[in-house]
Amino acid sequence: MSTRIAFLKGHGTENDFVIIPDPENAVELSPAAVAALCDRRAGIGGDGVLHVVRSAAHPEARAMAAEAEWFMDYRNGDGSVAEMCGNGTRVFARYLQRAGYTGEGDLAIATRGGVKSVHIAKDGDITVGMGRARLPEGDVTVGVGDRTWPARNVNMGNPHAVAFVNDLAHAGDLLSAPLVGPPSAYPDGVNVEFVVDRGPGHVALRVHERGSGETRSCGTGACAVAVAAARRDGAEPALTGTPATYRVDVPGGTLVITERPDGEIEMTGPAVIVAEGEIDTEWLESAAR
Ligand SMILES: N[C@@H](CCC[C@H](N)C(=O)O)C(=O)O
Repeated sequence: MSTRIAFLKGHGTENDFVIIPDPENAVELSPAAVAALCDRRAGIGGDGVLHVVRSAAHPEARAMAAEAEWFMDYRNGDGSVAEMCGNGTRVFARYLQRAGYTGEGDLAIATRGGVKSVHIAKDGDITVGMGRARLPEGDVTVGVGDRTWPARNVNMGNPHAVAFVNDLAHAGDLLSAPLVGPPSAYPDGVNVEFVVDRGPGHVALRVHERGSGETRSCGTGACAVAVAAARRDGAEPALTGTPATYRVDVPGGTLVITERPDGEIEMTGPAVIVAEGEIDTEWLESAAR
């Protein structure tokens, strides 16, 4: 029998998501169902899915329920699970605001990367406390065609390889994943950022995301880039005692990233809900077969 599942569509700097409100965790989202929803021709289309579940109702989030009522069960467009999604966190917060679960001001959201503090400002922008970066030891490289660049291994809950390049066009068409080495540095795959300078404290990136391909923006990627840029520029906040702020232009807009001397990173940017509707479960079941 055909029933309906509610959905919304939203984006943060054009990193776009299918949002499935499911407070009691009643909707089974198999990897194939997620991939079908994210399909841009045969489905709704998106870089990923934001499954909105009460923390108390999800086995992966129950332990965070006292701190954060809502769990962002994030999936990449190919159906794989990721630890964290920065743009997704802002869009998730925007959905909670629109649904009346929260207002302007502060809230906490549980993610696989831990509880994130979020601030919804009056002017519309949303700031997420992204936590601290980890910088695993060891050299890594990123390659496209016959070019190879040294890169920075930055972990923002999820893995990133950040390569500074002379020209974003050198990343090529990004229809397939760049070569990242050594493979032992990223046993679970990696998101790859290509970065150019635009001016003091101002960079631009292109990104190839694990599980989604090239996207128009990546929030964790922008944070990883700001962390790598601060170290390259001799502006590491823990050493200078001064916060480092970078404006990070992405193909879909701009994010502002600040790292404080205690290592805590904040990301600020827009989040927009563009549509809402219903999914035919009969279609979803057959598309996911
Ligand atoms: N677009 C996201 C990151 C989503 C997860 C990533 N593809 C991964 O697999 O780690 C962001 O805004 O951070």
